[in-house]
Amino acid sequence: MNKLTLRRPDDWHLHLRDGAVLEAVLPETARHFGRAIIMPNLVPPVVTLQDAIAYRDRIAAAGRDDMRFQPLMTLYLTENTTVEQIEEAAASDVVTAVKLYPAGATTNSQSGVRDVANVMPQLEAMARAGLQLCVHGEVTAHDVDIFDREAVFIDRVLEPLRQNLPELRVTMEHVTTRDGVDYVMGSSQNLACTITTHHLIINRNHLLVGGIRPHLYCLPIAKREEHRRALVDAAISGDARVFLGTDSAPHTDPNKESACGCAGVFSATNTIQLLAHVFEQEGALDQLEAFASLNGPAWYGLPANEDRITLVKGEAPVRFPDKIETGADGPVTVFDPGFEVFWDIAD
Ligand SMILES: NC(=O)N[C@@H](CC(=O)O)C(=O)O
Ligand SMILES: [Zn+2]
Ligand SMILES: [Zn+2]
Repeated sequence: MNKLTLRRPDDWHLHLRDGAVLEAVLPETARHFGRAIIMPNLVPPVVTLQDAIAYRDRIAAAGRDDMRFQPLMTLYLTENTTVEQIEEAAASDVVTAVKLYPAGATTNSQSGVRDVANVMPQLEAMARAGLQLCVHGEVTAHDVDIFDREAVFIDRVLEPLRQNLPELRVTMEHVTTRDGVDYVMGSSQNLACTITTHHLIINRNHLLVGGIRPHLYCLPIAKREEHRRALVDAAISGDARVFLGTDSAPHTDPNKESACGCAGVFSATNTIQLLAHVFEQEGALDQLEAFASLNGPAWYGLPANEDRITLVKGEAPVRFPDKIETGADGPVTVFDPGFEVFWDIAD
C-alpha cells in the first residue's frame, strides 16, 4: 500500500506555549490536525475559565485568518482551585478537561498538586459535572527511581483515586510503560490513555548510548525496549481506550542543550508521517485512523473530524526541517527519529 486516506487526526495532548514560540509552532500542528487538547502549563498557569478564554483568544490571534484548527482548552488544577471554578468551567463550552500535575513532576509543575487528598472536593465536582481529568502520571518522591515513577504512581495515586471516585473519567497521558498500558487495558471503565509519537520510536538507549541526546529527553523519560514494545502493541491494537497525544513540547535549543536541559520533545512537524511509518512497519496501517483520528474524539464525546487527509508513500525520503525558528529566543529542534521516512501528506 502506498496511499492511505484517513479522517483528519487530532492531538489529545499538545503544548503550544505563548508569545513568539506559540506563533512559531502553531502552524506545525494546524497544518495536519483538526483539534488539540492544549496543555495549561504556562507561567503563570491557566487556572480559571477566564484564563482559558484569554489563552484560546491568543492562540486564535497567533493563527492565520483561515486557520481551521480548533484548540480544546484545559485548566491547570492547583490546591487553590475552588469548586466554584470547576463548576464554572464545566458549565462553559470552552474547557474540555482539567489537568493534574503532581507538583514538581515536570516542566512548569510548581503550582501542581502535592497531595490528591487536598483536591478531592474539586475532583468530586468534576465527576458530578462530567468534566474529565488528564493526568501526568508520575510520583515525585525523591526515593523513587525516575524509571519507576509511572508504575509507582499507578499504585500509590491513580488506583486509590479511582477506587474513591470511580465516576471520574481519567486520561492517563503519555504512558511510557507496560505497567501503564496493562493498567488501562485491565480497567473496566472511565480510564483511557494517550501515547506520544516519540515513545513509540525511542527507548532509553536512543537517549543515552553513544552520548546524551538532549532533544530526546522528555518526561516521563523513555524506558526500556520492552516498554516501547508494549506501547506499540497498544497503539496498533485498535482498542478504543488508546489514542494519540503527541505531547509535542517545544523548548528552544539553548534551554535543551544545557547543563540542566528542559524536558520535552517537539514532534508536531513530522508526527503523522512518523506514525504512518511505525504503523506500516507493524503491518497495521489499517489501525492508524483509530489511533489518530477516531478513538480520541469518541472518548471525549466529540464527533470525528469530517474532512480527511491523504498520506502518500514516495520513492525518496521526506525532508523535514531540522529546526523551527522562533526569533530571539532561538530555534526549536524537530524530533529526529533516526531513520528515513517515505510517507508524506498530500495537500
Ligand atoms: N513532556 C515533557 O517532557 N514536557 C512537557 C510537560 C509534560 O507534558 O510533562 C513540557 O511542558 O515541556
Ligand atoms: Zn506530562
Ligand atoms: Zn505534555
